[in-house]
Amino acid sequence: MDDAHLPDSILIVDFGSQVTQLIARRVREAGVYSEIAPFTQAEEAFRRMKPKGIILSGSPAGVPEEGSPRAPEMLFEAGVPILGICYGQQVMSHQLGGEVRPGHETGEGGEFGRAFLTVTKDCALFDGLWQVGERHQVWMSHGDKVTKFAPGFEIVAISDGAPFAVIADEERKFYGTQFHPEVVHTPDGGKLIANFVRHVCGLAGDWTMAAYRETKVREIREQVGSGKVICGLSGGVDSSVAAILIHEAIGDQLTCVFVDHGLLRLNEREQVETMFRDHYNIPLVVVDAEQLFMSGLEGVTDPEAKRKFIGKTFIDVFEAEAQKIGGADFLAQGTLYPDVIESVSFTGGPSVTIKSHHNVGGLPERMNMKLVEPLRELFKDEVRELGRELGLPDMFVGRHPFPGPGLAIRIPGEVTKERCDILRKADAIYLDEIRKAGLYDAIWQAFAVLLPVKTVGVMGDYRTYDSVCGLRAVTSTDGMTADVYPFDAAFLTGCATRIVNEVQGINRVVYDYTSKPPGTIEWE
Ligand SMILES: Nc1ncnc2c1ncn2[C@@H]1O[C@H](COP(=O)(O)OP(=O)(O)OP(=O)(O)O)[C@@H](O)[C@H]1O
Ligand SMILES: O=c1[nH]c(=O)c2[nH+]cn([C@@H]3O[C@H](COP(=O)(O)O)[C@@H](O)[C@H]3O)c2[nH]1
Ligand SMILES: NC(=O)CC[C@H](N)C(=O)O
Ligand SMILES: [Mg+2]
Repeated sequence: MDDAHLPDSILIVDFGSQVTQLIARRVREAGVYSEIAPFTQAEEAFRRMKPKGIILSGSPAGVPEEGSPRAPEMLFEAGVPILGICYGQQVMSHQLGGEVRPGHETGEGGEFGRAFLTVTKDCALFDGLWQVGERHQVWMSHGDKVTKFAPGFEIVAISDGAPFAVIADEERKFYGTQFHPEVVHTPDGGKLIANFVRHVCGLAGDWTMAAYRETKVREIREQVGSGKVICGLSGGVDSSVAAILIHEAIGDQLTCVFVDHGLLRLNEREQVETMFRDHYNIPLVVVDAEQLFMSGLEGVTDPEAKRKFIGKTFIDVFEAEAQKIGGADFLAQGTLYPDVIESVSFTGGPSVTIKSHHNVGGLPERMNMKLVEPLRELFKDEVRELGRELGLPDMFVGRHPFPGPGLAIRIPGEVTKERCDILRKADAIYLDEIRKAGLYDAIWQAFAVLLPVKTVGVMGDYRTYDSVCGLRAVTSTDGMTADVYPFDAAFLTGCATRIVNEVQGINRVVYDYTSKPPGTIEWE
């Protein structure tokens, strides 16, 4: 982005916390634009953005560990307010002359989860929110702690496990919290962050999704230039929003490609085609790649192996389509932040890969096209808001998510066409029942899985020996955590009866009562 367009902003320095993006999200909710830069690129980002404030994230690393990350020194001398969160507080204290010690040395251990702090002094962060003497719930996740604060700081709140729960240097406008204000389990956390970016940093709070749209359109134009872009379009919310946004930016330099890999839901291909062609005037290529995907999945049972094969084959198909339109320089995808955080490990850090989302961790190592991913920092509900901002019809915006690898990760064990056909029927009945009951919009995602388990049943005096079908439905806001949807028993019984009666190959139905965590939403 060139300087003339830069909005007033906050720079978030990432030390590899799993929840860094939540900081960005809370800042956006306060109506302020922010960018996240890994600590290794923070200085460069600072010079480019000229931010009005800095937030230092948490980290899986520990300040006392050798080689653990540090903030660029220049940030502390730049004359802008700083908020250090957890590791951010610790590293700031350490770099400015305080002391941080590992929990095992202080003999006090850490604090994980819910904690309570007591406000001991007024502080700009607490303006209009917390008074001296009050106790407030916060969320902690630390083993190490600050044992001596740096010159200029004072303690403004304490907790049992962290005598330096909040520290402040009002003169320099440097603040540190041992707890995480960015997570929802700190009920006032969003307001504390809003206080920092608006009162302390003095930003107006007039940043909106409309502004986000403008920024992204400009960024896409700058990235793509006069190049051609292929966009993987699934008909899902993310890729539809990405396609509309990119089309707004570069018009007919964009071609959308919908891949039918044989792992789609019942009638999905026809529905997506009609839905898209009826509403948009963007070139859409539909590729029939069922044979390619299904033959490659033969004999593959390991979930990660399925995901990697599918990720790579998607790219093969996109590259082949790019050839047909005379070459494309860019591949656009509707990748969201949760896809990214679950798929990749923080470079050099110990954050772990949960599963390789086909569009991130499942991508082949070498790709000919460069990626355009305008939604990479957003959460699902924010993408929906952006979709509404772009005028996307409700039938796109409100669709349940459907994973790129499709039914392949809902059929544990080997995936065959026959098993896909069975699952497609069961899934369609389940969703039909959900729609008829008026529950579709109350549920975040619902689907059926086909288990590699056969059980005995009796139907019309015959013995049956068929597969088990699992039903899943969850509520969530961003897919990062999820609760089980509490259907009543009559509803589930109705679904089970219909599925067993109408789908040959299934003679038993079970409901999945696992939240995320400890489960994930998909079964593989
Ligand atoms: N069948 C498909 N054809 C082409 N591209 C696809 C297909 N399935 C997935 N993709 C690509 O992979 C990306 C990630 O898929 P994902 O399912 O997370 O997003 P989505 O399908 O756009 O939205 P939703 O999460 O609501 O289903 C998509 O944004 C799209 O670019
Ligand atoms: O496009 C996608 N490619 C994938 O490889 C993938 N894996 C999971 N999902 C979707 O992500 C959300 C969280 O799913 P999990 O709890 O199973 O990780 C849920 O909405 C899942 O459907 C995927 N989407
Ligand atoms: N969440 C964090 O930032 C933790 C910081 C550091 N690893 C600690 O245990 O204290
Ligand atoms: Mg999808």
